[in-house]
Amino acid sequence: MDLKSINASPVLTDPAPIDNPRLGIRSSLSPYSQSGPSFSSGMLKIPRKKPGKLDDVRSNGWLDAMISSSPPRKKLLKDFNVEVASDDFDFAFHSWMLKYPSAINSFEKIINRAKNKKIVMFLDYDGTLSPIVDDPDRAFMSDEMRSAVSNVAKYFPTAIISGRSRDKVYELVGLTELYYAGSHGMDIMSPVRDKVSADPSNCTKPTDKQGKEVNLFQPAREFLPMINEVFITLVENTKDIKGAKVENHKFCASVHYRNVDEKNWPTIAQCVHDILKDYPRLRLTHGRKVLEVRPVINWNKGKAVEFLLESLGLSNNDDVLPIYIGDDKTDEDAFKVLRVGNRGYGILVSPVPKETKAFFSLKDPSEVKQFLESLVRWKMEMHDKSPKK
Ligand SMILES: O=P(O)(O)OC[C@H]1O[C@H](O[C@H]2O[C@H](CO)[C@@H](O)[C@H](O)[C@H]2O)[C@H](O)[C@@H](O)[C@@H]1O
Repeated sequence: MDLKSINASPVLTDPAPIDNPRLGIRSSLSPYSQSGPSFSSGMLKIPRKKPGKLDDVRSNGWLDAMISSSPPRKKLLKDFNVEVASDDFDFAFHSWMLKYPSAINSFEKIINRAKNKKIVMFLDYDGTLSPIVDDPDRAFMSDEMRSAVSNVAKYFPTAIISGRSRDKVYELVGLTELYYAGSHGMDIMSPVRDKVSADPSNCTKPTDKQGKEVNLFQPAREFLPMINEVFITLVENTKDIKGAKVENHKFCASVHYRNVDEKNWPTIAQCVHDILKDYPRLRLTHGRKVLEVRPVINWNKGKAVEFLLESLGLSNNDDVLPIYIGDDKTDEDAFKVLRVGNRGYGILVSPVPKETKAFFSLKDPSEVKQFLESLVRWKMEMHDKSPKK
């Protein structure tokens, strides 16, 4: 089977992305190359490539996007077109906060809207529940955060939607009472429900770790061997770049450059670019100091939110208030879904001004914890006040 050209999924509705220098999205229209990895007698042969012309990644905007992802304070000030003085930063930050007020300071407003509604909580993992650290394998959430999330889940249906693999994020969070979506929403474990408008060929009904039947939705299932193949090639081709780290998230792969010397960023970008040329059905997205390779399908964290709401029987419902908290570009898809028709609230976690479709902001995971604890306190007080039968 030619893994690079299979095209049978009904979910593949995205047109091939057009080169977008601002977003750093590459076109998938490149012709197939003969030089990509191939299977022979069951063995994957990985041609080691010298990176192509570094001009590619400069002209297509990848490098700019890499530099501006998770920027240090000084650079962000420059991007934001303000002077590098800290007073000016404070001014810029305060102006931004007027547009995206703190969810803690706006708590009254949020709970006023939530009165007589069912809150559904969606949480991103990295940078939201755990602080950003150099080593992705050591991004642990604190016990206090775990207990805040666990308490929230006692009162509100709660889901984690992460770029990591579902198994990995479950291992990091370790709470059985939540719903989990991994690989940017391309791997969702949700309750079994008869009426979910998902393509049945992408759904299976296995049992979870507690032996309960669940619905497993994997819209990019056919890409599994391709992502695996690309992961192996990425590992091989970046192995000489000091600090580079590649992760396999099952339906997407991540190439981290946080620990790579900035002078080698063009090389790492070119490496990924060269591999992607061989896979027109994969595309690149940018995260925080990470390049992410994923299938060109019309699926993202926003779609995962819609899917989960439907699976929980809570879509098309005026009595529901979905709240999504996240820190990354990939969370913007979820913020957009909640903004449409004023359906719910997106909360961006960021200590610096950023373009966003969220409604509110929180500075860091410790504020996320504070916010979650306030929701639980509010719900408990409501419960105490409600007439006893
Ligand atoms: O959707 P998320 O749960 O936020 O996952 C997004 C990516 O998170 C991880 O990378 C980020 O966090 C690391 C640990 O703090 C940090 O070292 C890295 O620079 C960040 O990009 C994860 O490793 C990625 O694979 C996820 O896609």
